[in-house]
Amino acid sequence: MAQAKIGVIGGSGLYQMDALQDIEEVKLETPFGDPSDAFIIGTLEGTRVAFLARHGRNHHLMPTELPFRANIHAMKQLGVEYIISASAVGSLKEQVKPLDMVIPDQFIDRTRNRINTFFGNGIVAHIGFGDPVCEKLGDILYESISHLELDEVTPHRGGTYVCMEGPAFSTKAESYLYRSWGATVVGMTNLPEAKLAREAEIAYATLALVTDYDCWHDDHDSVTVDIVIEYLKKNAVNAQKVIKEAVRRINEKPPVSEAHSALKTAILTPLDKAPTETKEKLEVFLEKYL
Ligand SMILES: CSC[C@H]1O[C@H](OP(=O)(O)O)[C@H](O)[C@@H]1O
Ligand SMILES: Nc1ncnc2[nH]cnc12
Repeated sequence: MAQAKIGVIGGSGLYQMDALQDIEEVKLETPFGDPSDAFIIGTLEGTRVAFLARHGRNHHLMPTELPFRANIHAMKQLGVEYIISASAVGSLKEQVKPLDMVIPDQFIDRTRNRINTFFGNGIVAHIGFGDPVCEKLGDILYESISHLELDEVTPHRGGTYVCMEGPAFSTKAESYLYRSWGATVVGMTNLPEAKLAREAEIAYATLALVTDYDCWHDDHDSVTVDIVIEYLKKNAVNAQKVIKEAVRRINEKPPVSEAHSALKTAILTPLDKAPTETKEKLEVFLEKYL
């Protein structure tokens, strides 16, 4: 079975990673259905990296339709310990401009239609999620962006990512509300992914790539897919440079993340009393606790 230490989830605009070498395409099955697409596993900076196009390589899945559980389960099967999530976002702050990159450290959940736990069916677990992003991985991403000094790109460390349901973009009232909460960016995908990654004991951090000012800004047109696409191409090129540098840094000194032991204090159900079927379904996460 193919293995990779680092996973990359590419969002809108990032459907492949050009720098991967010795690639193999791996289709994985999971107890939670099929992942968004086949994984492309290749070598980057001397380490195996598993790339997954979040919406599929032809962008055929809406945020609500994304098989988040299958994607994260498959990452775990591959032995992934770190996930870098590259995602397009709208800015909720004047000083965060299109082409900038944000490494959020908080999320607000405005989704309604997502399943964001692997647990249930006889096994109850409550993971800690006060700090939903791996701080060390976030630092590596921020340092990588800063080190590269990319044209027209200002890095922002910290900030709150509002995860909305979509697929329609926000109303102005919603956009003003998120701004009044002090949130930094808005997107539609990262919160369920971050929760499931934490349950899977995988360190997770978001590389948020700004494409627009949503619909709150008087001097900028309200977001449309055309506006987003205008920035996606440049963002995708920049994101690949950042990911390459971050992979080099992770490989040089793999950070020990609190996420790697998140289940240690989270499972309430005595596993010797739990249904065998559920234990089997969750084996890839639970094996070290059985
Ligand atoms: C194409 S604009 C809206 C779309 O883009 C973002 O996707 P991702 O997070 O996968 O980069 C946003 O969350 C929406 O899904
Ligand atoms: N303004 C926005 N709202 C939600 N998701 C986005 N992705 C990119 N821009 C966005």
